[in-house]
Amino acid sequence: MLASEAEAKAYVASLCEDTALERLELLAHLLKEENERQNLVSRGSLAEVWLRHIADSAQLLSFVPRGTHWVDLGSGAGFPGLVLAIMRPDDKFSLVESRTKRVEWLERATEQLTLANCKVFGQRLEMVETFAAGAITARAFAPLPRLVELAKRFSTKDTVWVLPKGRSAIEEVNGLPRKLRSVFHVEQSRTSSEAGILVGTGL
Ligand SMILES: C[S@@+](CC[C@H](N)C(=O)[O-])C[C@H]1O[C@@H](n2cnc3c(N)ncnc32)[C@H](O)[C@@H]1O
Repeated sequence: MLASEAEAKAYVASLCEDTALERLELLAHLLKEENERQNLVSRGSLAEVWLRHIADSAQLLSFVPRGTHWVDLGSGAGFPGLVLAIMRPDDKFSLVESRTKRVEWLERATEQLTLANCKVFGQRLEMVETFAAGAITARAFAPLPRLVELAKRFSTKDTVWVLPKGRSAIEEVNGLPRKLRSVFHVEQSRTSSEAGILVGTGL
């Protein structure tokens, strides 16, 4: 379990190139600035930005092969989407966010971070034209049944779902209709002993 900012940063560094690490440092800086203007993440979490946000996002990479087109639902502050896009420059990322100020933040951040592999969809997910996603991710977006209902049209039989879910991971799976329950299993989060990541393929 990652227990400090230093450990979290070392873990992230072990997963990416130096140029990506520099970009992640820039992201942390931009996030702190933007958080003065709008409430993107809780103020308290900024003191642990590597653990609570960057490593928490980066750990999802291990479940998804390279060369994937990801969709991040309700990207908000940019987690996990911006972190993953920085660390996987050859993957493609569709970030979906409906709130105007957050959309503006995501657009500015992708420009300042020179992320050519990111497209921001500034609209409700319900309005986004269907495409086949290779991976579907979302952090703090919606309870699992609603998330599945909204996102299943982007899934093929090969789509990997990677959903950081906090403490509620097991209960949320148990709340799904029986035939969907077996799709997901729970992986232990590296950033909190109490948190789980739901991982599943196809729906
Ligand atoms: C609690 S925030 C989480 C943001 C980010 N994923 C994170 O973990 O920091 C949820 C985000 O989902 C967005 N959202 C909620 N419902 C949405 C929808 N139907 N379509 C697009 N975005 C939505 C909200 O505007 C908000 O920014």
